[in-house]
Amino acid sequence: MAFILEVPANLLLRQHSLVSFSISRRSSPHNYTCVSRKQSNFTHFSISATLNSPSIQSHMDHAHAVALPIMVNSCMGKMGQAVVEAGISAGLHIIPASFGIEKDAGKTVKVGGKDIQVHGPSDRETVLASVLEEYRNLIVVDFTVPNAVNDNAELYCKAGVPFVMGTTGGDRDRLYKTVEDAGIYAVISPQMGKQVVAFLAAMEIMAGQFPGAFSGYTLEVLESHQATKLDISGTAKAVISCFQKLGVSFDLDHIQLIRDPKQQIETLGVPEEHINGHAFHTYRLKSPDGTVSFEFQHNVCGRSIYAEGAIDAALFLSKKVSSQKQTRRYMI
Ligand SMILES: NC(=O)C1=CN([C@@H]2O[C@H](COP(=O)(O)OP(=O)(O)OC[C@H]3O[C@@H](n4cnc5c(N)ncnc54)[C@H](O)[C@@H]3O)[C@@H](O)[C@H]2O)C=CC1
Ligand SMILES: O=C(O)C1=N[C@H](C(=O)O)C[C@H](O)C1
Repeated sequence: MAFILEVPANLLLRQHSLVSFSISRRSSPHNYTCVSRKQSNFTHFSISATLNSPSIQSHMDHAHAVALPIMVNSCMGKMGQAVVEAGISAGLHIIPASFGIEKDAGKTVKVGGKDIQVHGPSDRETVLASVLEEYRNLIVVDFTVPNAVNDNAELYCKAGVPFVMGTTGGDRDRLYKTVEDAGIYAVISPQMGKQVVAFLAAMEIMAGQFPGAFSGYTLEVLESHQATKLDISGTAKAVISCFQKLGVSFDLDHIQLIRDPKQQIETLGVPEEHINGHAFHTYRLKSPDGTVSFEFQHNVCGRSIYAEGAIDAALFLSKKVSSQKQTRRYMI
């Protein structure tokens, strides 16, 4: 059976008794709770933001984190490096091996003071097998590129290793089916920043409770990212799907993609130091007669919000795997 933690997704607040995991920024009051919902023929877990004060759970999380081995693919990328650094800060054991492109194969890179060897696509299977041989409780965190999503997920499933898939794009339906068929624990989300996930969860609640509430409204969507981003924002697509459930008609081709640094600085106010790593999203709704308007915005500079979320997702997965051994099941 598949255990896919798909965020954003509907909330089933009644099931709050299920496992929760704390975020690593200890000063924050937010915790995330795993809930389940039945969709098509398999279950997705969704994340909801709850307000909990730091508790004994935090200490348990920390203790649990100490020896957890994490393989980060790809440690050559911006997200991969941020995840390695967040993992080291959280006390996790970062495996000194990572997937990369063929051109980088054989290189050793230093990330967060740790030497990590890069392995090209042709070595992926043997490398993963030998890492797994050594670290039975391995969790993989994947932030690569959209066209690697499906092949990588298939490999993780074949090897039987739980994974966090932060990489956007690829064939998402194929991805879910791969995980479902393999019965692997996985967290799959285009958005690992938990505060943004909470916003998405709120959007899903609104869409679920008030379908059609914005019928006839027009929607304008603008997203700005670093020029190297290869695809349309997966987060924007998820938010748009909520607006569609709320009755708004919108074609993804109409998303305004901003990738020009000059425009980002001058028009959007992206700080210059974050030109190479930011995610600004604006959604504007207008009523048919133009008398009512709404605007939603989430602007992120840097990578730490996603990296910390990805590490918490890895800890969460690890707990799921452990609880399965105690026949603790969340599947219907
Ligand atoms: N879920 C989330 O919260 C977030 C998701 N992302 C997504 O993560 C992905 C990576 O983003 P960045 O790190 O900013 O991109 P990046 O371009 O900095 O890094 C991607 C890395 O993947 C490597 N790569 C390319 N093909 C590969 C392959 N076949 N196997 C292994 N490695 C390969 C590249 O050499 C590069 O180092 C994107 O899809 C992005 O949209 C980014 C930020 C947050
Ligand atoms: O590539 C990025 O940078 C980001 N990608 C994710 C997406 O496509 O939604 C999340 C965030 O927008 C940053």
